[in-house]
Amino acid sequence: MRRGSRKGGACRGSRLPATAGPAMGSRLRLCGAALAMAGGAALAAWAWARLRGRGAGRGEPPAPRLGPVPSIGVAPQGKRQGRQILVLGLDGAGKSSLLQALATNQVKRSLAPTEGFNAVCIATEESQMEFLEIGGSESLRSYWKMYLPQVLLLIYVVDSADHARLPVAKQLLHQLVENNSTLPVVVLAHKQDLEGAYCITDIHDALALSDIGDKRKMFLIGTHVAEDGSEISSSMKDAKELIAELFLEMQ
Ligand SMILES: Nc1nc2c(ncn2[C@@H]2O[C@H](COP(=O)(O)OP(=O)(O)OP(=O)(O)O)[C@@H](O)[C@H]2O)c(=O)[nH]1
Ligand SMILES: [Mg+2]
Repeated sequence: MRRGSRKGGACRGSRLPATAGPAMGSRLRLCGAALAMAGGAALAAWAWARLRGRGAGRGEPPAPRLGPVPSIGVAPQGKRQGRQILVLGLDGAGKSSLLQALATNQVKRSLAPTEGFNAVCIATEESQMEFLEIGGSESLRSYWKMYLPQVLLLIYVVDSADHARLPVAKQLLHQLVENNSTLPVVVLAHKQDLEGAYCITDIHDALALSDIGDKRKMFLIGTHVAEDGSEISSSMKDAKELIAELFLEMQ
């Protein structure tokens, strides 16, 4: 892809500015340059319950036997016709907070874990992107793989300061994509504001991203949502624009 300055970013201790690190691997792009986002974003969020006609709100427990997400992106006869962007990552990684910030361009951190699904639609001038977050708690991870065949793009969020669980995050990511060699993946090395957060070069190594396959498009971006009420950072804008471009390419 065309974008993304590849500034020679050294990995300096605990904090990573929203600039890119060195290129790593032929298909991996590290993005960080500030980019203007065209068009306004409109938020329309539905919780899983709403998709099932039970009203809005998040935090509904999953149905005991969970079927495919209805009404959007269900592919008949196994064909990939979905238009969704799947957002996965361990519990607490920051998926809901990220989605909220991407949708509103304002920081508002999530307070409650997603106990099922969280569907968010973000409209730009060029497209309407449908994001589907599945909660990251252990009980929900078995559902993650079910949705892969019907998505255009996987966004995988990691808490860059949660060093202890990076091996689990890595294992789950590798399991997710092992049978899908072309699905584009955007890894968000989130919570870059925290002391002790690994920089993107460390995240790249910790997740062994170079082993994920060289056929797919893969990107790694450092992100954070800092102060409630503030405008989103340039790295978040980069992430949003990159996702929008990938989404358009995958149509
Ligand atoms: N310091 C810091 N905290 C963050 C950031 N993003 C989210 N958080 C906090 O991290 C916690 C978890 O955030 P969520 O967005 O709920 O995480 P999640 O990945 O959706 O978690 P599940 O829904 O349980 O899978 C919340 O307390 C957020 O306020 C960030 O960029 N920096
Ligand atoms: Mg969540």
